[in-house]
Amino acid sequence: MAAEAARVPTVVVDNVKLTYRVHGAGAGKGNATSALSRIIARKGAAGVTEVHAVKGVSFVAYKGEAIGLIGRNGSGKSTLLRCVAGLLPPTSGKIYTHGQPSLLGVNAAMMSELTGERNIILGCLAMGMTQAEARASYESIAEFSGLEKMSKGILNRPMRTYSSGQGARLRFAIAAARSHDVLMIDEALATGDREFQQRSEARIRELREEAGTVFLVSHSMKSIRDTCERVIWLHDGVILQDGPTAEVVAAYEKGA
Ligand SMILES: Nc1ncnc2c1ncn2[C@@H]1O[C@H](COP(=O)(O)OP(=O)(O)OP(=O)(O)O)[C@@H](O)[C@H]1O
Repeated sequence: MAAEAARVPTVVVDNVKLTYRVHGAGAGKGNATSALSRIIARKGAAGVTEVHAVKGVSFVAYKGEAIGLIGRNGSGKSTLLRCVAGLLPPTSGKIYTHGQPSLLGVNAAMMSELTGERNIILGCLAMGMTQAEARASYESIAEFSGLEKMSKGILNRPMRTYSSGQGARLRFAIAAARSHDVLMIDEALATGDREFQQRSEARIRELREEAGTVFLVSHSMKSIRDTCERVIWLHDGVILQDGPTAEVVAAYEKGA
Protein backbone atom coordinates (compact mmCIF):
# COMPACT_ATOMS: atom_id res chain seq x y z
CA MET A 1 0.00 0.00 0.00
CA ALA A 2 1.27 3.49 -0.81
CA ALA A 3 2.37 5.88 1.92
CA GLU A 4 3.17 2.96 4.23
CA ALA A 5 5.50 5.12 6.30
CA ALA A 6 2.94 7.73 7.31
CA ARG A 7 -0.62 6.51 6.98
CA VAL A 8 -2.61 9.71 7.04
CA PRO A 9 -6.38 9.12 6.97
CA THR A 10 -8.15 11.29 4.40
CA VAL A 11 -11.68 9.86 4.57
CA VAL A 12 -13.33 8.13 7.51
CA VAL A 13 -16.75 6.63 6.85
CA ASP A 14 -18.43 5.45 10.05
CA ASN A 15 -21.51 3.24 9.77
CA VAL A 16 -23.11 5.35 7.04
CA LYS A 17 -26.65 4.62 5.95
CA LEU A 18 -28.54 6.39 3.21
CA THR A 19 -32.21 5.92 2.58
CA TYR A 20 -33.91 7.60 -0.35
CA ARG A 21 -37.53 8.54 0.16
CA VAL A 22 -39.47 8.30 -3.07
CA HIS A 23 -42.70 10.24 -2.99
CA GLY A 24 -45.66 9.08 -4.98
CA ALA A 25 -44.25 5.62 -5.65
CA GLY A 26 -46.50 2.60 -5.79
CA ALA A 27 -49.55 4.59 -6.88
CA GLY A 28 -49.97 3.01 -10.24
CA LYS A 29 -48.97 4.87 -13.35
CA GLY A 30 -48.17 8.49 -12.61
CA ASN A 31 -50.29 9.77 -15.43
CA ALA A 32 -52.96 12.47 -15.49
CA THR A 33 -55.82 9.94 -15.41
CA SER A 34 -54.59 8.30 -12.19
CA ALA A 35 -54.01 11.75 -10.62
CA LEU A 36 -57.55 12.77 -11.59
CA SER A 37 -59.06 9.59 -10.18
CA ARG A 38 -57.15 10.18 -6.92
CA ILE A 39 -58.60 13.69 -6.73
CA ILE A 40 -62.12 12.44 -7.46
CA ALA A 41 -61.73 9.70 -4.85
CA ARG A 42 -60.39 12.40 -2.48
CA LYS A 43 -57.32 10.31 -1.76
CA GLY A 44 -54.24 12.09 -0.47
CA ALA A 45 -50.88 12.04 -2.18
CA ALA A 46 -49.55 8.62 -3.01
CA GLY A 47 -47.37 6.88 -0.41
CA VAL A 48 -43.72 7.23 0.27
CA THR A 49 -41.41 4.34 -0.53
CA GLU A 50 -38.01 4.00 1.10
CA VAL A 51 -35.00 2.74 -0.81
CA HIS A 52 -32.16 1.63 1.47
CA ALA A 53 -29.29 2.34 -0.90
CA VAL A 54 -26.42 2.26 1.66
CA LYS A 55 -26.97 0.11 4.74
CA GLY A 56 -24.16 0.73 7.22
CA VAL A 57 -20.80 1.18 5.49
CA SER A 58 -17.54 1.82 7.35
CA PHE A 59 -13.98 2.20 6.05
CA VAL A 60 -10.93 4.43 6.34
CA ALA A 61 -9.08 5.72 3.26
CA TYR A 62 -5.50 6.92 3.48
CA LYS A 63 -3.42 9.50 1.67
CA GLY A 64 -1.80 8.07 -1.43
CA GLU A 65 -4.36 5.33 -1.96
CA ALA A 66 -6.36 4.74 -5.13
CA ILE A 67 -9.43 2.79 -4.16
CA GLY A 68 -11.73 1.07 -6.62
CA LEU A 69 -15.42 0.83 -5.80
CA ILE A 70 -17.05 -2.10 -7.55
CA GLY A 71 -20.38 -3.87 -7.40
CA ARG A 72 -23.30 -4.67 -9.60
CA ASN A 73 -25.80 -2.05 -10.82
CA GLY A 74 -27.72 -0.47 -7.98
CA SER A 75 -25.36 -1.70 -5.23
CA GLY A 76 -24.93 1.83 -3.84
CA LYS A 77 -21.56 2.95 -5.29
CA SER A 78 -22.65 6.33 -6.67
CA THR A 79 -24.78 7.01 -3.61
CA LEU A 80 -21.81 6.35 -1.31
CA LEU A 81 -19.57 8.65 -3.35
CA ARG A 82 -22.18 11.38 -3.30
CA CYS A 83 -22.31 11.09 0.50
CA VAL A 84 -18.52 11.32 0.79
CA ALA A 85 -18.54 14.35 -1.54
CA GLY A 86 -21.05 16.05 0.75
CA LEU A 87 -23.75 16.14 -1.92
CA LEU A 88 -26.12 13.85 0.01
CA PRO A 89 -26.39 13.97 3.79
CA PRO A 90 -26.29 10.41 5.22
CA THR A 91 -29.50 9.30 6.93
CA SER A 92 -27.29 8.15 9.81
CA GLY A 93 -23.59 7.65 10.49
CA LYS A 94 -20.68 10.03 10.09
CA ILE A 95 -18.20 10.98 7.38
CA TYR A 96 -14.97 12.81 8.15
CA THR A 97 -12.84 14.09 5.29
CA HIS A 98 -9.49 15.77 5.16
CA GLY A 99 -9.87 18.68 2.76
CA GLN A 100 -12.53 19.14 0.15
CA PRO A 101 -13.54 16.03 -1.78
CA SER A 102 -14.25 16.56 -5.48
CA LEU A 103 -16.62 14.29 -7.32
CA LEU A 104 -16.06 13.86 -11.01
CA GLY A 105 -18.82 11.94 -12.69
CA VAL A 106 -20.03 11.27 -16.16
CA ASN A 107 -23.05 13.24 -15.06
CA ALA A 108 -21.06 16.07 -13.48
CA ALA A 109 -22.76 19.37 -13.96
CA MET A 110 -21.78 20.94 -17.23
CA MET A 111 -23.76 23.56 -19.08
CA SER A 112 -24.91 21.70 -22.15
CA GLU A 113 -25.90 24.86 -24.01
CA LEU A 114 -22.46 26.41 -23.50
CA THR A 115 -19.39 25.60 -25.55
CA GLY A 116 -16.64 23.29 -24.35
CA GLU A 117 -14.43 26.37 -24.04
CA ARG A 118 -16.85 28.14 -21.67
CA ASN A 119 -17.30 24.93 -19.69
CA ILE A 120 -13.54 24.63 -19.21
CA ILE A 121 -13.36 28.15 -17.77
CA LEU A 122 -16.48 27.66 -15.61
CA GLY A 123 -15.22 24.27 -14.41
CA CYS A 124 -11.90 25.83 -13.37
CA LEU A 125 -13.70 28.62 -11.50
CA ALA A 126 -15.95 26.04 -9.82
CA MET A 127 -12.81 24.24 -8.60
CA GLY A 128 -11.69 27.46 -6.94
CA MET A 129 -9.27 28.86 -9.52
CA THR A 130 -9.10 32.59 -10.16
CA GLN A 131 -9.97 33.98 -13.62
CA ALA A 132 -6.26 34.30 -14.41
CA GLU A 133 -5.53 30.72 -13.27
CA ALA A 134 -8.48 29.44 -15.27
CA ARG A 135 -7.19 31.17 -18.41
CA ALA A 136 -3.68 29.89 -17.80
CA SER A 137 -4.98 26.32 -17.44
CA TYR A 138 -7.16 26.46 -20.55
CA GLU A 139 -4.58 25.29 -23.11
CA SER A 140 -3.37 22.32 -21.10
CA ILE A 141 -6.94 21.17 -20.39
CA ALA A 142 -7.92 21.47 -24.04
CA GLU A 143 -4.80 19.56 -25.03
CA PHE A 144 -5.26 16.83 -22.43
CA SER A 145 -8.83 16.25 -23.61
CA GLY A 146 -7.50 15.64 -27.12
CA LEU A 147 -10.85 16.82 -28.51
CA GLU A 148 -9.55 19.31 -31.05
CA LYS A 149 -7.46 16.54 -32.59
CA MET A 150 -10.59 14.42 -32.98
CA SER A 151 -12.79 17.15 -34.38
CA LYS A 152 -11.49 20.59 -35.25
CA GLY A 153 -13.45 23.47 -33.73
CA ILE A 154 -15.35 21.18 -31.32
CA LEU A 155 -14.50 23.31 -28.29
CA ASN A 156 -16.45 26.18 -29.85
CA ARG A 157 -19.57 24.05 -30.15
CA PRO A 158 -22.22 23.55 -27.43
CA MET A 159 -21.58 20.54 -25.21
CA ARG A 160 -24.96 19.06 -26.05
CA THR A 161 -23.49 18.21 -29.46
CA TYR A 162 -20.71 16.07 -27.90
CA SER A 163 -20.81 12.30 -27.78
CA SER A 164 -20.88 10.83 -24.26
CA GLY A 165 -17.22 9.85 -24.58
CA GLN A 166 -16.23 13.35 -25.72
CA GLY A 167 -18.11 14.88 -22.77
CA ALA A 168 -16.44 12.46 -20.35
CA ARG A 169 -12.99 13.33 -21.76
CA LEU A 170 -13.60 17.02 -21.19
CA ARG A 171 -14.91 16.49 -17.65
CA PHE A 172 -11.91 14.37 -16.78
CA ALA A 173 -9.48 16.87 -18.33
CA ILE A 174 -11.00 19.72 -16.30
CA ALA A 175 -11.00 17.84 -12.99
CA ALA A 176 -7.48 16.56 -13.53
CA ALA A 177 -6.15 20.09 -14.07
CA ARG A 178 -5.62 20.63 -10.40
CA SER A 179 -4.71 18.36 -7.56
CA HIS A 180 -7.44 17.35 -5.14
CA ASP A 181 -7.32 16.23 -1.52
CA VAL A 182 -9.83 13.53 -2.34
CA LEU A 183 -10.72 12.94 -5.99
CA MET A 184 -13.69 10.71 -6.77
CA ILE A 185 -14.22 9.52 -10.29
CA ASP A 186 -17.47 7.88 -11.31
CA GLU A 187 -17.10 5.78 -14.47
CA ALA A 188 -15.24 8.50 -16.34
CA LEU A 189 -12.58 6.18 -17.67
CA ALA A 190 -14.83 3.55 -19.11
CA THR A 191 -16.21 5.95 -21.69
CA GLY A 192 -12.92 7.10 -23.18
CA ASP A 193 -11.09 5.18 -25.88
CA ARG A 194 -7.97 3.11 -25.13
CA GLU A 195 -5.48 5.91 -25.72
CA PHE A 196 -7.40 8.33 -23.49
CA GLN A 197 -7.80 5.69 -20.78
CA GLN A 198 -4.04 5.23 -20.66
CA ARG A 199 -3.49 8.98 -20.41
CA SER A 200 -6.13 9.22 -17.67
CA GLU A 201 -4.60 6.37 -15.70
CA ALA A 202 -1.19 8.02 -15.86
CA ARG A 203 -2.73 11.29 -14.68
CA ILE A 204 -4.52 9.53 -11.81
CA ARG A 205 -1.17 8.12 -10.67
CA GLU A 206 0.29 11.65 -10.69
CA LEU A 207 -2.71 13.02 -8.81
CA ARG A 208 -2.28 10.37 -6.14
CA GLU A 209 1.32 11.45 -5.66
CA GLU A 210 0.51 15.16 -5.71
CA ALA A 211 -2.52 14.96 -3.52
CA GLY A 212 -4.49 12.62 -1.39
CA THR A 213 -6.78 9.84 -2.24
CA VAL A 214 -8.48 8.77 -5.43
CA PHE A 215 -11.74 6.78 -5.55
CA LEU A 216 -12.69 5.19 -8.84
CA VAL A 217 -16.12 3.70 -9.52
CA SER A 218 -16.03 1.49 -12.57
CA HIS A 219 -17.49 -1.63 -14.09
CA SER A 220 -14.28 -2.06 -16.09
CA MET A 221 -12.11 -4.44 -14.09
CA LYS A 222 -9.23 -3.52 -16.40
CA SER A 223 -9.45 0.15 -15.34
CA ILE A 224 -9.71 -0.92 -11.70
CA ARG A 225 -6.71 -3.27 -11.96
CA ASP A 226 -4.60 -0.70 -13.81
CA THR A 227 -5.40 2.15 -11.44
CA CYS A 228 -6.17 0.91 -7.93
CA GLU A 229 -4.31 -1.17 -5.37
CA ARG A 230 -7.26 -1.45 -3.02
CA VAL A 231 -10.85 -2.34 -3.87
CA ILE A 232 -14.10 -2.07 -1.93
CA TRP A 233 -16.83 -4.38 -3.21
CA LEU A 234 -20.32 -3.11 -2.43
CA HIS A 235 -23.26 -5.44 -2.65
CA ASP A 236 -26.81 -4.42 -1.90
CA GLY A 237 -25.65 -1.41 0.14
CA VAL A 238 -23.07 -3.21 2.29
CA ILE A 239 -19.35 -3.93 1.93
CA LEU A 240 -18.82 -7.52 0.88
CA GLN A 241 -15.02 -7.26 0.67
CA ASP A 242 -12.36 -4.59 1.19
CA GLY A 243 -8.80 -5.52 0.34
CA PRO A 244 -6.01 -5.77 -2.26
CA THR A 245 -7.25 -5.35 -5.84
CA ALA A 246 -6.16 -8.76 -7.12
CA GLU A 247 -7.99 -10.60 -4.35
CA VAL A 248 -11.24 -8.63 -4.39
CA VAL A 249 -11.53 -8.45 -8.18
CA ALA A 250 -10.88 -12.19 -8.49
CA ALA A 251 -13.66 -12.91 -5.98
CA TYR A 252 -16.01 -10.46 -7.73
CA GLU A 253 -15.33 -12.02 -11.11
CA LYS A 254 -16.03 -15.47 -9.68
CA GLY A 255 -19.30 -14.03 -8.42
CA ALA A 256 -18.42 -15.13 -4.90
N1 LIG B 1 -32.59 9.60 -6.35
C1 LIG B 1 -32.93 8.35 -6.01
N2 LIG B 1 -34.15 8.11 -5.47
C2 LIG B 1 -34.49 6.85 -5.12
N3 LIG B 1 -33.71 5.78 -5.26
C3 LIG B 1 -32.49 5.96 -5.79
C4 LIG B 1 -32.04 7.25 -6.20
N4 LIG B 1 -30.78 7.14 -6.69
C5 LIG B 1 -30.47 5.83 -6.58
N5 LIG B 1 -31.49 5.13 -6.06
C6 LIG B 1 -31.53 3.68 -5.77
O1 LIG B 1 -30.49 3.42 -4.81
C7 LIG B 1 -29.83 2.20 -5.11
C8 LIG B 1 -28.34 2.45 -5.31
O2 LIG B 1 -28.15 3.24 -6.47
P1 LIG B 1 -26.70 3.76 -6.92
O3 LIG B 1 -26.89 4.69 -8.06
O4 LIG B 1 -25.97 4.25 -5.73
O5 LIG B 1 -26.04 2.39 -7.41
P2 LIG B 1 -24.69 2.12 -8.21
O6 LIG B 1 -24.00 1.01 -7.49
O7 LIG B 1 -23.93 3.38 -8.40
O8 LIG B 1 -25.27 1.58 -9.58
P3 LIG B 1 -24.69 1.61 -11.10
O9 LIG B 1 -23.55 0.63 -11.15
O10 LIG B 1 -25.85 1.10 -11.89
O11 LIG B 1 -24.32 3.01 -11.42
C9 LIG B 1 -30.54 1.61 -6.32
O12 LIG B 1 -31.49 0.69 -5.88
C10 LIG B 1 -31.22 2.82 -6.96
O13 LIG B 1 -32.39 2.42 -7.61
